[in-house]
Amino acid sequence: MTTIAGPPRVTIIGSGNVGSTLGQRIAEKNIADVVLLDIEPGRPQGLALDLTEARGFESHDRLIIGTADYADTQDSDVVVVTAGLARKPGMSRDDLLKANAKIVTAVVKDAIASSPNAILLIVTNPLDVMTYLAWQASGFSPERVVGMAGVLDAARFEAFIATELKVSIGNVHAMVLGGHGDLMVPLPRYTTVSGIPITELMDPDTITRLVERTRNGGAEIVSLMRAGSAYFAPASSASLMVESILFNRSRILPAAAYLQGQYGLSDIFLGVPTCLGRQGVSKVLELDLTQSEHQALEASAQSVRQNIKTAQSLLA
Ligand SMILES: NC(=O)C1=CN([C@@H]2O[C@H](COP(=O)(O)OP(=O)(O)OC[C@H]3O[C@@H](n4cnc5c(N)ncnc54)[C@H](O)[C@@H]3O)[C@@H](O)[C@H]2O)C=CC1
Ligand SMILES: O=C([O-])CC(=O)C(=O)O
Repeated sequence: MTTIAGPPRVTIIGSGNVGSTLGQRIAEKNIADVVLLDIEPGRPQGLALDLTEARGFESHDRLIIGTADYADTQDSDVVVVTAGLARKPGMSRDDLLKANAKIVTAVVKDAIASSPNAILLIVTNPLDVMTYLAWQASGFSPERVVGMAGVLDAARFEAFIATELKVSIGNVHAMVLGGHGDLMVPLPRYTTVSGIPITELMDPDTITRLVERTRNGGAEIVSLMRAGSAYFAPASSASLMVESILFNRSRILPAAAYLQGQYGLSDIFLGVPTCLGRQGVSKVLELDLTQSEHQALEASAQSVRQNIKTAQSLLA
């Protein structure tokens, strides 16, 4: 007897701002059925019902479930972790380390018990450290665990460049490496407008200004919103990654991946260009870096490594 595989299913742990918007994106783009899971009583159920009632307008038939019970997440193809605290004005992402380390470790264990074959996509901050902890908690091979940040940071850089040059965002392709923090490494030499490096289109001061704004992109929104952090662009970024995984698109996307010697770094999750498909991270691409670009990446890695150590001792 042949069995027919069911529709692809994505579980999103944490139905706050990012999780609920991501659920909406995935269902309304007809990418997969969605399970929203949260510990806040009634919230995921209410959101799922609300999204289900919008199906007629949005022209899709995706199943959307809201739950607090991991049994309802059974056999998900992708599990996205957005559970945890978001920062407030004046905080850095690293200030979330203690609270979120415990949450991420616990939810990953519960999630993979129901979905042992899933690809894990981590969103919770501080991103690179949480991705490392999620990988450790899962026991998965490293290519099945990936963190979302580089796509978002590159999208911000692209938006600022498109606005500055008054060109279509569709023509702009940016590359940002490193940890998702103040030491991230936007790469102007690898950032192009229709194939032309931005170093040929803008003066150095303008590029520096846009690089700094990109590094500060999350904090800029936190200080404007006063409560909570960005979620529309983060949800779009995670949705693109989910799509590349589920449809085996093999898109080249900057993401937090496990390094085993690439860029001279090992045993760390850090933002690098990845090839993302049905098996997760099928490849890490190594760019030729100048000495100063390499030093910047090293400094970012150093800070992530230090925070991994801190998180591990907090959890021990
Ligand atoms: N990687 C990135 O580029 C980005 C990361 N983030 C991070 O994503 C996380 C979520 O952000 P928001 O959705 O804005 O926060 P939020 O506060 O709106 O939502 C978080 C949700 O997690 C839930 N939660 C907490 N503990 C849980 C548990 N044990 N099990 C299930 N659910 C649990 C809460 O009830 C809440 O609904 C934050 O850590 C934030 O910093 C946000 C934007 C971009
Ligand atoms: O800034 C934050 O805390 C949320 C985040 O990571 C971002 O928007 O880049």
